[in-house]
Amino acid sequence: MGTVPSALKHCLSYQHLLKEQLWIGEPAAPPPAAELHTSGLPEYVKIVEVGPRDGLQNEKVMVPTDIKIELINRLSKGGLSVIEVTSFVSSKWVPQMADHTEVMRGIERHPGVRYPVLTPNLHGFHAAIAAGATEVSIFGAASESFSKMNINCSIEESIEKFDEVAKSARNMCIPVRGYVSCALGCPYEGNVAPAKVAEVSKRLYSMGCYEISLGDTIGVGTPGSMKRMLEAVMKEIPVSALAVHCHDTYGQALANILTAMQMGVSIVDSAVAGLGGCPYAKGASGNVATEDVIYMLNGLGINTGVNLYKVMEAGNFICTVLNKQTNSKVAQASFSV
Ligand SMILES: CC(C)(COP(=O)([O-])OP(=O)([O-])OC[C@H]1O[C@@H](n2cnc3c(N)ncnc32)[C@H](O)[C@@H]1OP(=O)([O-])[O-])[C@@H](O)C(=O)NCCC(=O)NCCSC(=O)C[C@@](C)(O)CC(=O)[O-]
Repeated sequence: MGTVPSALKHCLSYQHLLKEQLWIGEPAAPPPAAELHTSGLPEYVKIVEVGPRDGLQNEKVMVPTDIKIELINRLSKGGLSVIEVTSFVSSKWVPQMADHTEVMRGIERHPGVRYPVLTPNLHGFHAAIAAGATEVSIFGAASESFSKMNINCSIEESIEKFDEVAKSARNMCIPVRGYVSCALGCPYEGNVAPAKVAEVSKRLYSMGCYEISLGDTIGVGTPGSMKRMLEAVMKEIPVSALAVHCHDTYGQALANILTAMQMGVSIVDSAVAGLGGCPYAKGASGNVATEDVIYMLNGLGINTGVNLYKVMEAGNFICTVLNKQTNSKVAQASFSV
């Protein structure tokens, strides 16, 4: 027998590893419905994969377009129902997303998978639609300073721009998702009042956003601040329309997500391999890793429809290309065996 190339060896050991490590295998059988009810946990959680956009936007080295497309195609095969693909923002502000049109046009569209993109204004919205987007997200903030740093306008001005996007989208039957950044803290202003998060969320929801994603942009939240913030927002918006978007800077993301789920939230944003960070939020580290969220949900017997193996393989693919270590604890533990 000839020598096995190291890449193949790695591949073989990876397959072996996946077979051996039963605890990262099939999801646990769901607990009896009554048990989930008393715990307050949802039976199904929708994962919104933001890796190709939020994950890659902050990478210093330009990621080739074909690699982005390959990553998205691999994620599509993993059972994710929503994959945020790119953003139609200024390439002067976020050079990594300059190939938005090529990425949007190049990906395979899998039935049952939605591929939203970020659009901060009408300019971005029209470009996104021309590139074939069928769902968009507008992204506001609960902090004035962050809004100015991120999208170069005040919260009030941003609401006007988002309203224009929402109206055009409605006319074209394009669903719009809304983000509220700095929901648990701002890199420039520090603490953010839950009432302010609730106010901005309500305005986005009132203009027609079908879902509001509450962003812990710099990952400073704790289960305590998550609970207080959600209590305020849930007075204005049904919990079924709320998502949480946690960065893991202080290692609190999974605990924060569990807290949110115990309060009835059933939509979680995450990024493969824990990639990510906002270029306009100093100190923001990666998003919570999709692999780690799935692992936790599998262990709780909560259905996601996502195949952990396939997401891990996609994470391994992008980390190899980027020549960086995964931020997923689950992938780290599995690969180090
Ligand atoms: C919002 C803008 C565009 C305003 O940028 P601006 O400079 O204020 O825009 P403007 O309206 O004054 O126009 C200036 C120039 O930009 C162009 N322009 C205007 N709009 C667009 C557009 N959509 N796409 C491409 N070009 C655009 C426009 O055509 C013009 O071109 P020029 O005449 O000089 O050649 C800019 O500030 C920007 O691109 N910011 C980047 C924001 C961003 O992508 N941030 C990261 C994502 S947010 C995030 O990560 C947080 C989140 C969502 O994940 C949740 C969380 O973690 O909390």
